[in-house]
Amino acid sequence: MNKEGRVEEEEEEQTFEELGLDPRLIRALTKKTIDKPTPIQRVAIPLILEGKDVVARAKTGSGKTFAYLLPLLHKLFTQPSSANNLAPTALILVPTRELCQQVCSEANSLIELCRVQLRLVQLTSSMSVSELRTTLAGPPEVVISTPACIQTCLSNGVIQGKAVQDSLSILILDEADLLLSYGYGDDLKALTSHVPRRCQCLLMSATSSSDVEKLKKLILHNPYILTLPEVGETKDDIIPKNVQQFYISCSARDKLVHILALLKLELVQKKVLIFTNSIDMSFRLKLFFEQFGIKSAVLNAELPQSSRLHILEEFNAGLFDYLIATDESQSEGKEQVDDQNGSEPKKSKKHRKHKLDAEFGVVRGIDFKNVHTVINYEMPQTAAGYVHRIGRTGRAYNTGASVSLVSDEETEIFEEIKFLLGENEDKVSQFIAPFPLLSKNAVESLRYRAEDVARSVTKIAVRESRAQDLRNEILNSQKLKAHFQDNPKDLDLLKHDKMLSKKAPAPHLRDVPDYLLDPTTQEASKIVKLARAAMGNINPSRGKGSKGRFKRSRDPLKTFSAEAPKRAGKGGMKRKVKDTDNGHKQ
Ligand SMILES: Nc1ncnc2c1ncn2[C@@H]1O[C@H](COP(=O)(O)OP(=O)(O)OP(=O)(O)O)[C@@H](O)[C@H]1O
Repeated sequence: MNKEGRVEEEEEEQTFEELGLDPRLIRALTKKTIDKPTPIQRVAIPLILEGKDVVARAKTGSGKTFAYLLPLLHKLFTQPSSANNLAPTALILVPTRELCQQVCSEANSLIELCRVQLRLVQLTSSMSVSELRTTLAGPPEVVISTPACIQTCLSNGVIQGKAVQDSLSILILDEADLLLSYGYGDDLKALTSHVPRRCQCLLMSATSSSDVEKLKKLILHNPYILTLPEVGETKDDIIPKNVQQFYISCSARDKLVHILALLKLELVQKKVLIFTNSIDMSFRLKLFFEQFGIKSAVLNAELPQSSRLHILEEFNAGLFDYLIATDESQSEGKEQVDDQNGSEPKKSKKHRKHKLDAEFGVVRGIDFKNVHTVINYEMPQTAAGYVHRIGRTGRAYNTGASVSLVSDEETEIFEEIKFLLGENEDKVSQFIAPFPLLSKNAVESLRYRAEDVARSVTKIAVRESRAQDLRNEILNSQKLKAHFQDNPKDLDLLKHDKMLSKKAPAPHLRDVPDYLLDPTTQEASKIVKLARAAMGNINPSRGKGSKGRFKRSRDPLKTFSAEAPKRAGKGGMKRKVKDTDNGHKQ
């Protein structure tokens, strides 16, 4: 292979055995029902095993974490670290604490399944110097952390630069395109002066940006550059192909009734991840949903870290179906962190935030499990932000859908997104279509109730609930921390989707009476339920061809139109939709 090559996505039936991985790892993967490598894993694993420096650029959800974790663990299993080491053998740097936790639990679960003695720890900025010292005693073979926290360790003498020079064999920068924009540039520069030349360096990223180039120059020596076709050199294939994208045009005011219709009439598959651009909007949505008996949880940078991790764990474990996440990278009119044009972000996130946790991030890298639908309640401010949001579904070999609610004020960014995704000369997007299952009648049937409830969700109610939630979570976070240290698997202790509103939902709002629903919507909802049942019958994570996929021909989003089933014709819904179509069936 050339030093710079595009990874082809043809289905090569290559196995993990053929990649030369330790049999214990392969058995562990089998137990996790992972049976064949993804394209980036196929190419990256052998190169990393050979000791090459690698830059891997592959779309979001393509399995980059295992692409570096598997060869790393293989090396540590087969070439144990020297007993004289005073610092870790491997260092994995990530931009957020959420990612730190995620990578740590992925790696530890593999190590557990392999029954190998290997210590892998995470260090976060919330730890005191003495906690950092205790965690690093030994030292552990692998440390996962943020660059800022490693810098704290170096500047406080918790890790000696000389020890790093003597011990470090592998340095991995995950979500590399984000590290600089999170304000870690100086921390990384300080670290690189201690990284020995013999150290193997890996750089994983979902996009190619000027930041990745800078890091490449800073850290890598003559690396192999692996690029998956989706990474954005051609506009046509930027988005994961297994995510079906839809939009609904409506006024900003009408977004509440539209999202209510989507959820209450069950026109989208659960689990659902809803993105907003502000914390207040998340609480407004939560309070609104509560009055209709829809339970949801909110996730944002204001919450204590242990609560955030717990919310993610609960959501991933399927304890609730609706999670409203505030995409902080979109607030304050901020430049999107992974600016594809190469311009510098105006202000690093780290210096911009005060009360919010600078190391929080849910849009990038977080592997929300089994999310079937991503809803953009508010549109992101950049097209790249859109790509990362919808990348929270359709991960690895799974399928997913996204529905974006687009108001007039968001037309400009929507046009940008469509342009990024690719449209033909007639401005017809081949990638994003009007949502076919929601009819105007269905929306109107809920309008009176929705508007009535929306009026009761006042600014004061939102502010009070937000403060109350924060107080609860701070109280809980101490309990959580202590409890989960002892019982990491005990997820059900504290529920995050509990009611915040003082007013219990009125019984008549909980259920939508049949007389309010037109037959077309009832039919649409029935089909979505059937599809879900079909997906449930197939074990979503077991065996070939059964990973939560259902045939296109049976996919209601492909074959059903709330407006005119006949017009959908034999081939089902047409993906090519005129730009003038407002995505809302009259
Ligand atoms: N070979 C595989 N077969 C099936 N599933 C896999 C495979 N490799 C990884 N996965 C699963 O795919 C999901 C996405 O993987 P991962 O989080 O590594 O993606 P990513 O490329 O790092 O995405 P992002 O850029 O968003 O961080 C995870 O749930 C992971 O367990």
